[in-house]
Amino acid sequence: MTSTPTFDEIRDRALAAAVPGRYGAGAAIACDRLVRIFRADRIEVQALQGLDLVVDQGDLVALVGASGSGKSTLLNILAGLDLPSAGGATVAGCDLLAMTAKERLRYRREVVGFVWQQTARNLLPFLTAAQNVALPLQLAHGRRARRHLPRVRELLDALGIGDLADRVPAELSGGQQQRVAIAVAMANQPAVLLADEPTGELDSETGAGIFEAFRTVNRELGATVVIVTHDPMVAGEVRRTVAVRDGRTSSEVLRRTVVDEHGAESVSEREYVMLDRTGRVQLPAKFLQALGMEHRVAVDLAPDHIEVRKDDHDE
Ligand SMILES: Nc1ncnc2c1ncn2[C@@H]1O[C@H](COP(=O)(O)OP(=O)(O)OP(=O)(O)O)[C@@H](O)[C@H]1O
Repeated sequence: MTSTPTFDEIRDRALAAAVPGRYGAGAAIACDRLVRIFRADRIEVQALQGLDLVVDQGDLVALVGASGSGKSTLLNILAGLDLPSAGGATVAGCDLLAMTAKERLRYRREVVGFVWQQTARNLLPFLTAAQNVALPLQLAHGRRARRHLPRVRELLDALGIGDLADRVPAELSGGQQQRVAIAVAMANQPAVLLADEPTGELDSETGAGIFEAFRTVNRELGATVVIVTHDPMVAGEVRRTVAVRDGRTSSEVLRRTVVDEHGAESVSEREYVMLDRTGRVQLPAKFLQALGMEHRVAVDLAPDHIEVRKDDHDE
């Protein structure tokens, strides 16, 4: 005989049924219809126009898109440096819209790390590499920072610059400075590392080394990494590349390594378009142009796919 459920059990079941897996629950980053409007000289710019993005923990993602598409605006919001005009954003369980000023400061110091494009912006010029990496530890732990200082050496070693610990930035190359910047950003073991064009000022060979450093941080230190980049080489090497277009995520390329029957490895690539929660998709412009589709298309449901055809109403 089944026992009659108590009031509390009924309430718990109803609550569980009402929230069928909150959007992005458990993800490292969840952006829910993010909007950011800038107003300058009575002109409004909608930098983000309802952007959705979910990044899983431990992912390494490249964000690409034309100039002005909203990539830096998104990164600044995720870094806790800016607030959206509407929508929601959660990073490592922190609701970016609900934080007090004090929580926001702690968030920027401990939950996210940030690497800027301009190497000079990442480091204090009068401190050595080791002192630069120690600084965020001192800001976060105050007088108790001493016990965390071994991490400085560990990080510099992990990033292959242990022997440069006592040099000031002016004595380091651009690539070496960016490695120190990554160590600074990782000092407080952030859950998420954000980087805005981190290889933009470097030649391609040095850029490749920096990208490898991000992979190390992702693989060995367990950080979720999001890199905004124009660098096609970087975008080509990550598992997931998300394209931002007109303030929204528009398409993604997912890559995976496949091994054939002879044991030979190759990378397979597949392009996806985003499907929002109202069922809207943004088809790739090159597909629409190739078939001369505009304004309206015919859609039909097939057993296992949806067909999208040129408007045939007048034929
Ligand atoms: N503080 C601001 N005030 C007014 N408009 C802004 C501000 N910041 C960004 N914008 C505008 O918002 C839009 C998106 O800018 P954003 O810098 O996010 O683009 P982006 O994709 O990072 O471009 P880029 O690749 O050139 O860095 C642009 O039209 C930009 O001019």
